[in-house]
Amino acid sequence: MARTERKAAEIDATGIGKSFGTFKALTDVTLTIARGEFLTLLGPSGSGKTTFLMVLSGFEPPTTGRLLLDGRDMTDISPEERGFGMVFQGYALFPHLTVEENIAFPLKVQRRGRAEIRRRVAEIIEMVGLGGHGHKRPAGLSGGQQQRVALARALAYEPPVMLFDEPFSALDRNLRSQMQDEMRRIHRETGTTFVFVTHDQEEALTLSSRIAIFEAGCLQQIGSPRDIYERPGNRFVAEFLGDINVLPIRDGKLEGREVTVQGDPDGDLAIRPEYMRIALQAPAEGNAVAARLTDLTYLGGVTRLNLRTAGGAELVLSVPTAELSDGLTPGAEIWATWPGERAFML
Ligand SMILES: Nc1ncnc2c1ncn2[C@@H]1O[C@H](COP(=O)(O)OP(=O)(O)OP(=O)(O)O)[C@@H](O)[C@H]1O
Repeated sequence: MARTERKAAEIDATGIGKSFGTFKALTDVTLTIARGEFLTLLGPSGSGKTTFLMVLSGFEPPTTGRLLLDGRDMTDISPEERGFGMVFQGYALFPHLTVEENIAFPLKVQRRGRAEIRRRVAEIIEMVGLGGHGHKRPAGLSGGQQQRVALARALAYEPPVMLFDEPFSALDRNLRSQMQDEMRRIHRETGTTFVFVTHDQEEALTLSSRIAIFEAGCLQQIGSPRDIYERPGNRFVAEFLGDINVLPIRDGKLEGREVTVQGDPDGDLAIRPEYMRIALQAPAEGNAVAARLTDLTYLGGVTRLNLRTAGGAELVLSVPTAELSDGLTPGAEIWATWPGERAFML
């Protein structure tokens, strides 16, 4: 099948390693990116996300490992032959060309017919929300609009895989969340395989069908946003994805009171802030720990509570404001509670 007719591709990466001199930027990364999936590569700065994206694009050959595209080995195939669409932060547009001409450029390189180019450019301009801007040059567009042109240009020739490296990091918060909504829509409409790099946890949770968490060049965990958030495989993943309460359990007890523990009765029990609640009196049964309220921050629909247990552990709770009584003030002696099935051992 010709490349231009291929809608979405599956990628298999096996044992991918990448060294720069003696420095290992990637170690033994193995994962499958399903056809039409929206996979986000998430991790702190320097964890190897961009390097992995560059290996997928073909611009950086891996030091070890193999890459398959729809089952065919593409490890040694050039970036041009892979023909993936790419959108980077500040991706340069041709300043002397109009929006339409910028988007038409890759189609002209592919020697598509004039009528087809005109039709495709008009279609894609609508898809990315640039209707009415086709005759402008990049300098006459806002940052968000320029990023849409870059996106449109990459989507124009219907690549089997789209690669994104932090495309929205220069945009302000509102624009960024608007672009995220549109990315999801465009992903749905095109059905193409999307691989998206970000270091923003919220962006990853919002966008992806699955998230791959990188740290120090290693793949730590891959799964759906919910899986990764609610069942992190290790402490790094748990802490990287947002606030988490960690409580030391000894012999199945927390500060003298028995609590629900799956597996080892000694270790660290982790609970997300939104799954904890407060009680004004000691609950007769269930998981609970006595604590003093140290701070309370009203955030509208939810209120953030900071607690310190008698044993000195710091807790943060995110509680629907509607569930709290008005009289609650810092200094109150209360209890923190949680359902056993929401807690996991690290
Ligand atoms: N061409 C290169 N030569 C030497 N070292 C490199 C090269 N490219 C990347 N590195 C190193 O590899 C490591 C991973 O870099 P990479 O850009 O993949 O990280 P990242 O997770 O994308 O980080 P960021 O979010 O900051 O972009 C870094 O320590 C970086 O300095």
